[in-house]
Amino acid sequence: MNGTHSAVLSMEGVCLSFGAKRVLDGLTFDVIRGECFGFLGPSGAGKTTTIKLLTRQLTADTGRITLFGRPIENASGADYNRIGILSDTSALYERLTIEENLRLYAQVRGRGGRGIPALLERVGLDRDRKTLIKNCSKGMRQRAALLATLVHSPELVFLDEPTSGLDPAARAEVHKMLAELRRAGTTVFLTTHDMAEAESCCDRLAILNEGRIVTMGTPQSLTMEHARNRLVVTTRTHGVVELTKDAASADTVRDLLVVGEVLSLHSDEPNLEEVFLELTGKEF
Ligand SMILES: Nc1ncnc2c1ncn2[C@@H]1O[C@H](COP(=O)(O)OP(=O)(O)OP(=O)(O)O)[C@@H](O)[C@H]1O
Repeated sequence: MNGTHSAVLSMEGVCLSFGAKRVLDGLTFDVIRGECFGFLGPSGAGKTTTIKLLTRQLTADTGRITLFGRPIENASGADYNRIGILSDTSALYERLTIEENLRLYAQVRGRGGRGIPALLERVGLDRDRKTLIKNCSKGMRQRAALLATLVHSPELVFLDEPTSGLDPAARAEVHKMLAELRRAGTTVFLTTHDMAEAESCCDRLAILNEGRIVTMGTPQSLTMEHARNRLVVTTRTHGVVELTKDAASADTVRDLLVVGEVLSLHSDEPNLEEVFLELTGKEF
């Protein structure tokens, strides 16, 4: 995708090195308004570095970065108020309550705290609003940190591994929040190591490996692209029969169907984890 009209942000040929080590090598992609864009890659691939460039915590060596249609060098304070960033270093004040933290974040963003009770209610934290952060579970903290990211109603949010280290219930809560953001039309740039999360939460994905995007597309298109040339037929009396997807197999399948042998018939697509492993050669 290369249109710029609906692109909230884009990178074109972006490179960055730390000393002699090239960490990002010609990154090119657009993030479209209202989509949840998943940025995947093994540890050290350059995901956090990319977020740092997109939020101007770092500057690229070469290439162009556009934010809200303007070169990132020209981004104003007002543009930054249209953004929310959740990273593993997102700070909540331990000795303040959840609600006090949110009020503080709203203040820093030049907002009043009128929307805070509704935000707390939406993510089921209203009853815990007076709990000190130091007494919160990891899941509550993460939801509170996510709310602190959203307290000024940003149009674009960067979520760097928002579910890392959470148990399944807490992860599900964060996924609910992500679904709400999507419904509300907020653009989300999400990094994750969780392939199921990427598949269910993201409209499009890019897989990064050693500073290069190795593939990009919808979750479905990525798995289809890497589909194997195989049909798997489970039969009543001959067990599982594997066939190639070609004309010669058509007769076999027809014969099996005619005699009522076919219990199931499916195309053997890889899942996203297998695609990831195939492209990066690494575990996530
Ligand atoms: N300030 C820095 N100075 C030198 N090297 C750095 C710096 N920041 C990151 N790196 C290196 O850049 C590479 C990419 O790091 P980055 O944190 O972007 O990876 P990541 O994909 O986010 O990994 P993870 O999934 O583990 O968070 C790594 O090799 C890392 O060691």
